[in-house]
Amino acid sequence: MGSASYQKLVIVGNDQGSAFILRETNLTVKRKQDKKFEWLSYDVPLRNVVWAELVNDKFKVSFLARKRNKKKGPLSLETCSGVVDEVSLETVDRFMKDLQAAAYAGVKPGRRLKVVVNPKAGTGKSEQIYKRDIVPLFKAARCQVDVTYTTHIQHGIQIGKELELNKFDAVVSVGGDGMVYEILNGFAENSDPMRALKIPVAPVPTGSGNGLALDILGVEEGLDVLASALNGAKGRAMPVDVMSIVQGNKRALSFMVQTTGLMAEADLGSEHLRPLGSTRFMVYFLMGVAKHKQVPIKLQIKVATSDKQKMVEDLRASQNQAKRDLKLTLSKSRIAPRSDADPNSPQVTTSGPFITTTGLEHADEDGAQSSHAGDSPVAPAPTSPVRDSTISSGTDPRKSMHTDHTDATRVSTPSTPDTTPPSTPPPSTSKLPPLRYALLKDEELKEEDGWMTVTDPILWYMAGKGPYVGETFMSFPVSVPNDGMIDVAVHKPTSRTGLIKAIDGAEKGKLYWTNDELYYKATAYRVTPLPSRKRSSYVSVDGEAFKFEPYTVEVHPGLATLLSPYGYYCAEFDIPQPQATATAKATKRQSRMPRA
Ligand SMILES: Nc1ncnc2c1ncn2[C@@H]1O[C@H](COP(=O)(O)OP(=O)(O)OP(=O)(O)O)[C@@H](O)[C@H]1O
Repeated sequence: MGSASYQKLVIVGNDQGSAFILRETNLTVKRKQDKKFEWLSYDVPLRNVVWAELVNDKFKVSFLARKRNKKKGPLSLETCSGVVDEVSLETVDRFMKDLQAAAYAGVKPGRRLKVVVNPKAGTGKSEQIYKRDIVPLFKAARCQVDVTYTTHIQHGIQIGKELELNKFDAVVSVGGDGMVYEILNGFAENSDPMRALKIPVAPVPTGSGNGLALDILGVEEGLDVLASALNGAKGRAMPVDVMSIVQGNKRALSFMVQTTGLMAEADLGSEHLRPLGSTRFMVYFLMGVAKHKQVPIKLQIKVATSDKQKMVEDLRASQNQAKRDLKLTLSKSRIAPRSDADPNSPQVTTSGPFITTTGLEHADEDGAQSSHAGDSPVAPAPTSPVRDSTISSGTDPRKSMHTDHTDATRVSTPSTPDTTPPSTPPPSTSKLPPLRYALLKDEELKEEDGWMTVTDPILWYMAGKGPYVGETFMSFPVSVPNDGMIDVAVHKPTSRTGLIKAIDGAEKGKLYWTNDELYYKATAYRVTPLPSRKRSSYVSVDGEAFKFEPYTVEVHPGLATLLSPYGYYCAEFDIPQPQATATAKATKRQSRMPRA
């Protein structure tokens, strides 16, 4: 445990109070409830701090937290606000500026957002969710919003195609993965496609397929619309590989998953099960498993590696690098601790019935020090060199502390470096990257160039980027956003019980270690349906239907940009290699054996 600085601000009144403890990666907010004398305590990761400011004598901190600090349930927009007396203004102002700078480390506050809402996505509630929940959040985050409600199929393509690139910092897509697919393919048709694809996109999950939102925020918050919308307001730009799929004369961009066989049939052939919601995929899939359907295709893959253990190591290395980068960004945003001798620090002051002190503390990284572990926001008497900031509040708290969803005032904010791509890069006459493999003949895909052909019969293959295709299926557990690789998972026929057992842990990527799943990192692949009178199938590309005809897919490293609070896909793939477990158990058993 190392030592890390943190700042504490306590604002108290006769029967009110707010306390804030700002640490390296989180903010503790404690506030007295309106009518009761209990304190509510929230532990808020800095990514969920929406805004902090002092305007005139009114402070306000907005953040996302579960209502009444419950463990489960959707996040809601909470605001802690109040009025500060004159003598405390400077201290509170400084704290709010520090908090705001930490909350927006590496990101420009007040983004200009193009919001695209698909009212027909999922169960048809996108518009309602947007107006009721997301608009207040964007107001609290001081975003400038230009919203379009889509009115027809492929409207998203038109929006991406015609987007005025100078006008927006990011695009927020309120719908399912299909809307993101359309927006990216619209960017590909934009007059400046390379620049358009640099505009970061953030999905807000209101569709029936929301794999991308899960990739970005993980299972805990990935399906939470406010967490995803806040990612649109203040996530960091994360370059991602996208893929071209070429079928006949048609070229499209795919950002997530291409599949044929059982998985594609579960996606596209399960329309009649729509009333079941997202479980329809699994129901259809299990029906297919029972029938043991094979898909008649030839699969040629330009393989970079097929070593599953190495892929896991590469994943960990890339995640650790992203974590280090994020830590550096956060540490750069921190304002250096001020000394006791700082002449600008107000001293202990009394103000009517209130007490005012100010300061800064140091504590262990886990923040376990007693001053912020209890229920009371007011720290116990500090031991040197601990200092508190206990600030008086000038008005009746019952009037000033409330959840406020209305204020959209624009305020000046501390300047911070921005990782969002600049909105006015140099002019370019860009084109999509040229195709390297799609136009080659079959015989040109040579073994000596790394091409291999899967000859085993298969139930399905899936290829793409991002760990999740849905909440119940982590298809590419070792996917890395920008490694220049397509993950290709090929499933050989297996015993029905074996498959159903493996599917049982599919949400955590359990299929990955099974011997019947071949897994490759590849830069391209080609699918050729084989003539079979008995069997045809579907081809699904990010949920869109393609013909069951030959196609080639190839990767374009870092071509598109997403927003992410983390800088890596947020999936917990912690299932160890079975042999490793077996070996570890054997070693343990052995070490327990009595020695001769
Ligand atoms: N107003 C509209 N009316 C009908 N279709 C629309 C409308 N707006 C968008 N769409 C279509 O909705 C599809 C995308 O849906 P989206 O991914 O947002 O939600 P979804 O519920 O996950 O989709 P899916 O129906 O594929 O499961 C696209 O094909 C798009 O063209």
